[in-house]
Amino acid sequence: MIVPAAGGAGAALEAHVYRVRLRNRFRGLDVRDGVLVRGPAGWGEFSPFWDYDVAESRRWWASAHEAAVLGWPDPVRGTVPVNVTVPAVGPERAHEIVAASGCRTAKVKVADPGQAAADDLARVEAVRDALGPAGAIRVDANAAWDVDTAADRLTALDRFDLEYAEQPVATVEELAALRRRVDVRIAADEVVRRAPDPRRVDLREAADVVVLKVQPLGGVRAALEVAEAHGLPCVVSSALESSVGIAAGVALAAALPELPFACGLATVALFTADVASEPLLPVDGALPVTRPVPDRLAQTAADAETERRWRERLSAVQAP
Ligand SMILES: O=C(O)CCC(=O)c1ccccc1C(=O)O
Ligand SMILES: [Mg+2]
Repeated sequence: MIVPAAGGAGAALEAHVYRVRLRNRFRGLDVRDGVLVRGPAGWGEFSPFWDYDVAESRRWWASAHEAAVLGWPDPVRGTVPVNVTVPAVGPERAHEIVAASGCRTAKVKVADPGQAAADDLARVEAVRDALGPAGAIRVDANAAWDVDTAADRLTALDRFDLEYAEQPVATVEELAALRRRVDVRIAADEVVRRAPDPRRVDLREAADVVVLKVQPLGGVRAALEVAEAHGLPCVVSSALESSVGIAAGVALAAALPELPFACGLATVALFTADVASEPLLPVDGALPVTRPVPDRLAQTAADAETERRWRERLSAVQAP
């Protein structure tokens, strides 16, 4: 398939739709799909989740367009330390995922639908056991708790020593109220990336760390502006992309002036297959600053109906 470069302007871009199964359910997903576009600067990924509407998906397209047409700012480091991502699985599986990863930092999903407090505790306990006392553990509740529940659950989970809690509650006001009540550092994710202007969210009382995701923020340059606007320590995290999309996250992490925490960019490990025969997977807890070539497009190609739906989405986001 061929798509116009930008609202009909410029050269056309070659586009391929991929679809891969996940090893464990993540964010309610069992499969991940998206479009890879090739332009003069290389490959870009456009893969807004299906619950994102056209307006919200435009920043995701800006990110793909930047990767394919403009390219990225120069890196200031050659490798990016990453965390292993642990879905809402049982403790045995959590232990296995962390032990196999080679990472010294783990991010554990908590508060997933159907998970009780005891399930989250058992999962985090297993992760602490797999990492040992020197490892770092962060949890991500994806805005699922109210302030009282978050205060209780985080205090209990902090028995296993938390590095921070990512988006434990939904709003800026709730984050600030919670932050006054617990010792655990607070990281802002959804409240930033789903804001109309992510630079203008007032995080001063609400967060200690900002999570940056390239596609939802509209590209590497846009994400660097978000980092600068907040002046807080940043963690780059994926939106569960193929190696092509992860490379954009790596470019952002490599370009940030400071990178005090491991990044959530090891998520190709959650896929059963990737678009590249040399996927962006961590070696000894870090990713190299490289752009994988998607040489497995045929093996990961989506079915005709999925391709049709992506073609529709692409033309919708490109319409003026
Ligand atoms: O940060 C990580 O370790 C992995 C990425 C991740 O958790 C994620 C991936 C897709 C959509 C949302 C999120 C999230 O951080 O909430
Ligand atoms: Mg998050």
